[in-house]
Amino acid sequence: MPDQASDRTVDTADGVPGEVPPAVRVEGLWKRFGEQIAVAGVDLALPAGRFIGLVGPNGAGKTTTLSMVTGLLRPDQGRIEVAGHDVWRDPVEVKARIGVLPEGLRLFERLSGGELLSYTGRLRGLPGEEVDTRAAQLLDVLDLAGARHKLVVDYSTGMRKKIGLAAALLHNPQVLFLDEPFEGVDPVSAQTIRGVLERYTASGATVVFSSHVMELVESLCDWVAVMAAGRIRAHGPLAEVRGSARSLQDAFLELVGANGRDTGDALDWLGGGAR
Ligand SMILES: Nc1ncnc2c1ncn2[C@@H]1O[C@H](COP(=O)(O)OP(=O)(O)OP(=O)(O)O)[C@@H](O)[C@H]1O
Repeated sequence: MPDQASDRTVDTADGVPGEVPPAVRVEGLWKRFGEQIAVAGVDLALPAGRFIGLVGPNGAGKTTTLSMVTGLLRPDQGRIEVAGHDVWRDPVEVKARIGVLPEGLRLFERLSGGELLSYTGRLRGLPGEEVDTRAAQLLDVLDLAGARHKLVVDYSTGMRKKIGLAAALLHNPQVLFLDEPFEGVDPVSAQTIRGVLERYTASGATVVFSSHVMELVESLCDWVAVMAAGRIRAHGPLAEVRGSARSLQDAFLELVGANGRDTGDALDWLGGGAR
């Protein structure tokens, strides 16, 4: 059972020999789609036990990177380790230790929420009784208990995110990867998800999540990586990446070179007064 190690004390991304390895180590990662270079030589070490935000503008390469890191997309080049295991040479070891909530998650639509969790837990090799206990608790905490018999196809966008999150957490993974977990989620549910994730990282587990919402990243994460045009522009503890900027949003705009960008004279036809 890949339950979490009790003492993860590493405080730096690189760690100390003999101690817990970084949650994720990426070296020389590349991915092209035809002429399009989506990921252009990413090197990254994400420390264990942190709440980590991967941020970047549209098309920066976040989803492509997370897909390669979680073993869903084969890199053209590069090496990826999760919790000390090579993602592409040792996929079974890695998959037992990770939970993934991908973008555009496909779920088994004709199962109810409860059935989906039972099925996922058994696929993960958990004993039936344990699955039932954990599933009931997760459904309860995520405010889905009333919808446990409803088919997933009839779930709302936010409910789908929450059941996807429950399925990703059921086996108590060491590292949880979430692609835009708060998109389409109402503020109450967002607060609930946040509480679950904070509790999870407080116990030593690692969350890596991608988002465009800087306020959210700033309030949740203690470590961030900023990506633009397929490369990592900055990474490190939140305060370090923010530097002297007023907010992470300002630092981000500076880093991705978007500060001061406006529409100029373009769109001068737009608006009620210009007829
Ligand atoms: N399957 C694919 N085929 C062709 N191009 C792709 C494919 N997947 C991604 N790309 C391209 O790779 C680049 C990076 O895309 P990616 O989805 O990783 O960015 P992102 O940072 O997740 O963006 P967003 O924040 O908009 O979701 C984009 O230019 C995108 O068009």
